[in-house]
Amino acid sequence: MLIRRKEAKDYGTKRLVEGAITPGETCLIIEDVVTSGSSVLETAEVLRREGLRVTDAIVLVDREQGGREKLAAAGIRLHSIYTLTQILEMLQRQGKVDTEMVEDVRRFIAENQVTAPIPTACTALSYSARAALPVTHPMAKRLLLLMEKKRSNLCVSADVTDAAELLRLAAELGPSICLLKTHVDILEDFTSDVSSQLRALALQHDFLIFEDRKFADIGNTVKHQYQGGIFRISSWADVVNVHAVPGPGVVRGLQEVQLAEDHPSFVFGFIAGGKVSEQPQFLHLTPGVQMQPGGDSLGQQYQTPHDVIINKGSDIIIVGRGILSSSRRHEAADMYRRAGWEAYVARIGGKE
Ligand SMILES: O=C(O)c1cc(=O)[nH]c(=O)n1[C@@H]1O[C@H](COP(=O)(O)O)[C@@H](O)[C@H]1O
Repeated sequence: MLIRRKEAKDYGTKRLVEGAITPGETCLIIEDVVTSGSSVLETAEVLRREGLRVTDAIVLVDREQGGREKLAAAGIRLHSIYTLTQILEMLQRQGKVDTEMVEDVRRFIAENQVTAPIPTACTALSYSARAALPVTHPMAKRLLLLMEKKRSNLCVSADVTDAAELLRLAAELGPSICLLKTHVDILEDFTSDVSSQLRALALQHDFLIFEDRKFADIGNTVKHQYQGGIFRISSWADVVNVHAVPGPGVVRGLQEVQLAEDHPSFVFGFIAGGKVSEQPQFLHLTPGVQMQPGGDSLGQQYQTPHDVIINKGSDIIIVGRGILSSSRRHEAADMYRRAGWEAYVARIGGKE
């Protein structure tokens, strides 16, 4: 159980919330009365800052003045034991209040409604605003800030089989990208020197390295795959991914989102065709991007940067062959960088 203080004490823990907090856990808010919902919202804000999920609040009395709608706009379901209408009806039945009083109270409620705020979709927030959220993972913060600095939401998928070619790509395209995505197991000549050189290039050009390993085994095996073997991925990759449970079921898909949102200390985003979480601290990265929609002969489907960033609400475009097959890779990368960035700027309302 947690208790929220109205003000932090100036001694002791100096915290606004007292009790044992495990980030990622879900916390139910219990209140006596809800009028405008502001008090529950303030509590939710404090709890969310501590990394807790807040989805529901329970109150003894809902005075029905708009608090329920205001909380719903902030992603909180309100459950009340009684509404003011129910209490009025009970009192009237028992003969404790007369019809005139009931009408007076009803009129007061109708005339004193708070209006629910128009919710700010997380797609309307800038990358830097999302980086500033206290619940945003440190790696996501770093990525969001460098995206803003480099004006790039482009991740290049470096699907090449030759180490020298991979390093050339990283050096050439480094200035245009926020992430370099690797499939290190397709390199025919990987050595630990390749990963050291890649790290040096990431530092020089300020991008993160994302090894697209799609871990999909039991924890013990995954641990070895991540740390050991020939690739020693954990020693050089900033970001890795795990496989979502395969299968078409929407419910299972939603469970996957739930699973990720329940582990905010490890998970900061999703590889997906579009946005799957409304929580602004999570990033969405979308592969299968080219300037023209379409596909390849092996089942790949392409969307445009505009589709991905504006229509699907994703944050980062992942482009492979759209850039790699160009004879002028640098120019192609910059074209995708500009397209992705312009779509983002339009999405947030044109203000950078
Ligand atoms: O995890 C991925 O990155 C991924 C997931 C997915 O559903 N589809 C997909 O294409 N990818 C990867 O994104 C890249 C797409 O490359 P291009 O089709 O050449 O742009 C490849 O490295 C794929 O492995």
